Amino acid sequence: MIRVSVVGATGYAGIELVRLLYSHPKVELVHLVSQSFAEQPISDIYPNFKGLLDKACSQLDIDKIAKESDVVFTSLPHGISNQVIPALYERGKKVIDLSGDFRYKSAEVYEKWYGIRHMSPDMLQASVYGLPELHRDEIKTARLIGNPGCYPTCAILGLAPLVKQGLIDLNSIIIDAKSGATGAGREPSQALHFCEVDENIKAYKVATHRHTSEIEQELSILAQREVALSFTPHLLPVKRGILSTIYANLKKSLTFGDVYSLYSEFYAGEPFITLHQEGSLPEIKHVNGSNNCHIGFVVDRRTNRIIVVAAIDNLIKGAGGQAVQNMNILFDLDETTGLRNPGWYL
Ligand SMILES: NC(=O)C1=CN([C@@H]2O[C@H](COP(=O)(O)OP(=O)(O)OC[C@H]3O[C@@H](n4cnc5c(N)ncnc54)[C@H](OP(=O)(O)O)[C@@H]3O)[C@@H](O)[C@H]2O)C=CC1
Ligand SMILES: CC(=O)N[C@@H](CCC(=O)OP(=O)(O)O)C(=O)O
Repeated sequence: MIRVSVVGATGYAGIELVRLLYSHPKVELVHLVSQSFAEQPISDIYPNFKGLLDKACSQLDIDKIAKESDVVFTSLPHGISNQVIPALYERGKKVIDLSGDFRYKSAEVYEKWYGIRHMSPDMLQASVYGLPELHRDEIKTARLIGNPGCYPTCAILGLAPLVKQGLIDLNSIIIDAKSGATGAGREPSQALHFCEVDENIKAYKVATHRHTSEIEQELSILAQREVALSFTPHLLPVKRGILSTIYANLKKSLTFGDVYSLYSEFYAGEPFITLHQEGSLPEIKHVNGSNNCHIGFVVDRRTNRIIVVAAIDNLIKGAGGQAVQNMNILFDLDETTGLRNPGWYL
């Protein structure tokens, strides 16, 4: 069994990760760390665990966690993760971080977009961007994984084949993305109050959202040149799910069949990518509760633009599920272990 600890187990991403790990056949949950709820059973905080996982949360004790775990997941706010992880890493642990702290190649880019100093910039060289569909071989041998952001997972997977093959004008990319409110975490705020979110849709952080830089980093690697794009997130009056509608100008005329063949080849054998046939497009209902990413597209011959629609569950493929997928790769397990779940439609 793999001995697993979760630091930040009580947040929305953390508890969804705990839920997936609880059902994972090769995992023993060792420590669930929380500073606000130390000594309280996790099932008091999230009663859906009652009678199933009544384990008490504990304070962060790096030595004990390092000694008793094979892998540690950190699901802490950005800026906090990079203060906790170096001590775990120095003790030889494998670490999968769900925050933005170890997703970047460059500390300067992180500091510019996050507006805070990176506390362990030297470790960015050691970290691997944990998107298995693009970086599986690097993940296999990594000790520190920066698990991708929710919006970036959806957008990068939606665009990767087109960018890699040089089929779109890289100056023309527009990502119009929409997320459920769990994407913002459990910390209450006025903007996330029921009365502000319900029966409403709003754009936020237009042209300034930090995930822009994460998407640009990965697409630039694929394109082998700098990519700058427009990314507009929206908050939806639903709990979970991300739907991204992505626009780009085609460099040459393509049919739906050309694009479908390209994506089929690029994602051949990928267990969590599903392509939609012509006339069908992804919806958040198709992916919520699963680790799947659904992708569909329309070639608009009138404007010579391609419109890609991609959907994921922000808490699963966008966070905890992808983190478990990365753990499976790190420990040489079948990548789908603990993740073979069609999700819930209703
Ligand atoms: N929600 C989502 O859809 C996604 C989230 N993420 C990322 O995952 C991470 C967790 O997000 P999420 O679960 O949504 O956030 P929450 O606000 O719901 O949870 C944050 C967690 O961090 C702990 N925490 C908060 N402040 C501190 C602190 N100063 N020191 C130590 N622990 C602290 C809290 O634990 P306690 O108070 O119990 O100690 C809590 O368990 C973030 O980096 C987020 O950006 C990534 C992808 C998707
Ligand atoms: C709806 C909502 O507020 N979403 C969050 C997504 C945050 C998130 O998950 O960020 P990381 O993946 O980078 O940690 C936001 O826009 O900030």
